[in-house]
Amino acid sequence: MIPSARLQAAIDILADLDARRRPAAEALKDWGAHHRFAGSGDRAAIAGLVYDGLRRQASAAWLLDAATPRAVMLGTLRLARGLDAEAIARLFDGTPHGPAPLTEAERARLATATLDGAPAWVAGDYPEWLDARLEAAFGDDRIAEMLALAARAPLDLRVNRLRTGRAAAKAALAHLDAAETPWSPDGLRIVVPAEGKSPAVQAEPAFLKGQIEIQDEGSQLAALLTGAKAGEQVLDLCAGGGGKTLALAARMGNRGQVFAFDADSRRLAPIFARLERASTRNVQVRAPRGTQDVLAELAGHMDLVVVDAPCTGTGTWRRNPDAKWRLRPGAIEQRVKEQAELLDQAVRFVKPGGRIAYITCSVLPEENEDQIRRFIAATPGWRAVAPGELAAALAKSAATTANGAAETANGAAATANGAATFAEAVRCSDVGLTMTPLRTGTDGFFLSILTRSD
Ligand SMILES: C[S@@+](CC[C@H](N)C(=O)[O-])C[C@H]1O[C@@H](n2cnc3c(N)ncnc32)[C@H](O)[C@@H]1O
Repeated sequence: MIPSARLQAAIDILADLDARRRPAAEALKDWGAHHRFAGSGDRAAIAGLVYDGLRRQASAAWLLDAATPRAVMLGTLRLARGLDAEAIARLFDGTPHGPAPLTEAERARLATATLDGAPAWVAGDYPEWLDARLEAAFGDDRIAEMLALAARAPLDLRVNRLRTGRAAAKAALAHLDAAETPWSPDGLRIVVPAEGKSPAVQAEPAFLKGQIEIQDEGSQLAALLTGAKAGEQVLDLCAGGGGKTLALAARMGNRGQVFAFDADSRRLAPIFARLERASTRNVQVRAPRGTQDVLAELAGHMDLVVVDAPCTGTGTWRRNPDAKWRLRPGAIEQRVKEQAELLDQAVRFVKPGGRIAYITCSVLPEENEDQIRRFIAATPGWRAVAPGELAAALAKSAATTANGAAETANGAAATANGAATFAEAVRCSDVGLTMTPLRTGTDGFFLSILTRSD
């Protein structure tokens, strides 16, 4: 397909999303099924345009002073792709199957309009109704934070130390330009170009041999910062497909025990193949069985309970930009209720002196700090570990692999905000720490470690 035909396809898909309010992946799949002539390169390029359009939906519409899919695509080419009015006019040239030529008004706005004077939610590209919450979380930094969350995410991998080391995995992926991530001692990063296809990592020999997993660096760090150690008894109460479970088991060097549970057995299903591929031997999967309490005998015996809670996923908007426009206030309320119930449930499994690691991939205070403060106020004997201590501990724990071999902690790497250490980069409150694309170059994650003193 010629570039202008790809643009028209992206505009059509944005119109479909507007009309049917469905996930972008579903609309793209449907489009592909009805346009079989489009090759894989075309589909990847069209998907890239659609996702960039969703990332910059509000600011692109502001720039063109119109909220139509065509206006959003025009604004996106300016804002996300850095094209000037002349370059855009060459794409919108009226060729068959492409969009109609630019109007004079469109050309003028593309040449002169700016985001000066735009409200924060427009400049930062997020729903207007979330502004008060994001202001509470980030204050005046919210535009920069949200713009970083509107950028394209890299592809992060976690090297599985049960199967190989980071240097060897990096060498195996040299043809993909894999580089070390700044903070996680197990992380590799591949930058995905705007127009390019994501590399087929799942077809790589290193993946098939269980040497690497796809996992954002923030998720790797959340698992690492739980402090799970070889020999411990760990319950992963919301294991889902096992992203954190696998990282915990590898970190523990296959020693001790991880019990992986999820209320939804369909979400848990992929974990079996992943555990096998990773050569994990210290994980017991506890799938739900009707009304039976499959975790009963774990009560009071766990060193660590990980609550990787169901959340709004606002921290993953780089990867799911359509989700931000589909989020509704009722969904926040529902997630907050579920999280509170899970935290309360987690308590029964923790042994004296044990801990709970509460994790979300959200940046909203209600799901993070507010949730922890409610828990502490309502649950005598529990307190939050000072987040600064956790962040500072990262360099130390990162320097030692599960099998005791020393590796340089890459704490001196520069990040998006220029911080030299993780403790400087991450945002710490009284009860937890928050990673964000702006601060740590990761997806948005919140972590709080709760300990019981009785
Ligand atoms: C953020 S996801 C977990 C992701 C997973 N830990 C990973 O790293 O891949 C949250 C999970 O919580 C599960 N969940 C929701 N309510 C639950 C409950 N009451 N008990 C256990 N799991 C629950 C959901 O099914 C979902 O899989």
